[in-house]
Amino acid sequence: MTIPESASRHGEQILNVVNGQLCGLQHSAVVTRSWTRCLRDFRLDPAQQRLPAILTRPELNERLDRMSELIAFAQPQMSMLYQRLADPDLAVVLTDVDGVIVHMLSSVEFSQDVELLGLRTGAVWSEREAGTNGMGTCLIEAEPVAVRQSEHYFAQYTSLTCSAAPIFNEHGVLSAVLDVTSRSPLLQQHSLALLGISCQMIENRMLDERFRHAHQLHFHSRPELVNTLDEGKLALDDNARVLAANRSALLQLGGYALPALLGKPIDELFKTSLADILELCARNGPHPVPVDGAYTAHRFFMLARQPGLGSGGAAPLRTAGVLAVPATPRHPATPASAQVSTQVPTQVPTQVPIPAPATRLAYGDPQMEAQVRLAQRVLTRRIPVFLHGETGSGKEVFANAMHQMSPARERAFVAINCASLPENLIESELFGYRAGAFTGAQREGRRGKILQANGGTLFLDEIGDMPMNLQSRLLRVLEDRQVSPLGSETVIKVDFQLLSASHRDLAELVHSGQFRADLFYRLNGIELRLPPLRERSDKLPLIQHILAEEAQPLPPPTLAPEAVQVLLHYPWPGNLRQLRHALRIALALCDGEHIACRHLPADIVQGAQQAGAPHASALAAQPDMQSDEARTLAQFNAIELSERDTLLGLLEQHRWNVSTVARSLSISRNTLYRKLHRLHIRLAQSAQTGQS
Ligand SMILES: Nc1ncnc2c1ncn2[C@@H]1O[C@H](COP(=O)(O)OP(=O)(O)OP(=O)(O)O)[C@@H](O)[C@H]1O
Repeated sequence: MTIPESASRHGEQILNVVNGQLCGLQHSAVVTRSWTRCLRDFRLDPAQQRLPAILTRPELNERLDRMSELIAFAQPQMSMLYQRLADPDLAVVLTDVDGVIVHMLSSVEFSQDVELLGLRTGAVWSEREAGTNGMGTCLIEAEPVAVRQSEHYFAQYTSLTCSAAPIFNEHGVLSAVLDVTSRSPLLQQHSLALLGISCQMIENRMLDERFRHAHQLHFHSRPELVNTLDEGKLALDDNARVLAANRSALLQLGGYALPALLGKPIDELFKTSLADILELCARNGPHPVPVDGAYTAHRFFMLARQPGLGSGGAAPLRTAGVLAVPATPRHPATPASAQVSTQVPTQVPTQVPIPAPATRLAYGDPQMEAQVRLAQRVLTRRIPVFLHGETGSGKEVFANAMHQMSPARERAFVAINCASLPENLIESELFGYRAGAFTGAQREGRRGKILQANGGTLFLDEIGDMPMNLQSRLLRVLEDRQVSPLGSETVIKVDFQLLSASHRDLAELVHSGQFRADLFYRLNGIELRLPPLRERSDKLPLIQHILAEEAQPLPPPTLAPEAVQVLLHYPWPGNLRQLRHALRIALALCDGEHIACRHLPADIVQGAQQAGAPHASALAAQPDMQSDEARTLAQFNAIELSERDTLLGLLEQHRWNVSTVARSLSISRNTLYRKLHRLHIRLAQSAQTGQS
């Protein structure tokens, strides 16, 4: 059957179901309703071949800006969902309220495959545009929806199965849809359940952040479920009236609709005042306190969170009793490279200039530049940032540059290595202690690191290695934004930009029960992924920059072309740290003017050779080339160097026979000679290696 034929058969079936000539029982009521809407309200012809409209870049950018805060909250959840579903043939998609795809995670192969169907960032998947489909239909139904293959309104989408769930803001307004689109018809139940959890987590995060300057009550009828995904959350104003509530709060309080709950005084919901709850909680420390419901027979267990401090946060503005959420600043969608697929195109606009403190972080590598721009934008909102990267990839250097870029640059940058804190000193290191708090304590007491970071930046390095018992303590500090030094009754409010880093995959650690999920969400407002050195396209300028730094106060020596080849080919498992050490050794061994292969550590030369660097070992023992030629080669860009490598490889393969190499490349000998000249390949090199 040809495609138009199958489209018309598919269309006919839909018409028959909508017009009542065919029983629609094998389809859900949601699907039949949607088909009816598409046909009668939107007047879409089901036999038509059509693709969704795609927004122009400026139109899309405008939406990305509007959605930036929600995207930043959704991105870690989308990555986690993608990892959990563990299927390369699916995409996790976020749309705005008009069905425009604003963020998408998938494998490169799948995204290329479905791009032909219009599943890509900027495409409009509303029902009006794309007929019955998970995202568009979920937007109208405002509840989780699954649309299996032939349930799609248009025939060209019938290879897909979509599961979609709505995300509501704290006022109960539908704000976005999270969707999983796959080729497998079997997936939807599983993905619908996971989608529901992800949406709930995103909503909870939004509520936490937007109302971190309000009182918050966390409660559940089972004490062990307080501080979990199932807890109810209420945000309250200073008059103890409800500003916002999460889904679980509505359910637990007896099925309230959100508008009915907003503005209600707390003592109409519980048989206790806010002041009493706060006092009880203060006395009970980290343990939830029992509070009776006013109408329901339930007893709840509750923790109260005091309003946070600080000017940079997402505090709601209250105007004449009406709650207004501050306008979100322009900051972009998170790059898809963050966790799952480095190939998904980043949505970070490239025109934003890199700020001065960050210029030494990126020298033209697009992945790194995207992370720097993203960091710059989220900093103004004080969103907690988690830096993920291999050891030595520059996480601490990056964190430091972020501090320099931040509004708190004049205040302290306090780094704590969570892996190396001795267990018995952890608490005093972090929280400090009062004079004479314990035997051996300094007489004048000590300010803990967290207090030192007050007003500035707290950088928790190697957070993935923090022991479990300390994770709970830290969580409490991050939630309450207050510390109490050991041996002291005083509680001190703290406010800081929170940065954390690890070479470990925190989401994985959460899965395996080694890291607290609630702490993970506190830390991971947004995740930035620092690429390993071997993946960076700006290796050469980085090498030159580090060499210049290390050679100070002298001018840097030149690099022999073969040394450049070694440095570019070696896979650098120790990343920038290892590169710096290698250059430091080379500087110590060379004559001060010129670095050749023999000046580099032998394991690096060997490693480069194994990784395919031409001539590395042969030339390690050779006399150096002229330094002016070396200088020229060191100025080649990565493409030229790679072209040079390829030509050298071919020349070797064909025993330096120019005619054969030209033939193998389908170019004339003259063109080849020109290339060799341009790339500084001397045919005399053949003699050095004994070839003719
Ligand atoms: N952008 C950069 N420019 C020059 N050198 C850098 C840069 N980033 C990192 N380095 C070098 O690499 C070393 C390691 O950097 P850093 O300590 O930031 O890495 P890390 O990822 O935090 O490592 P680890 O995971 O082992 O703690 C630094 O001491 C510095 O010498």
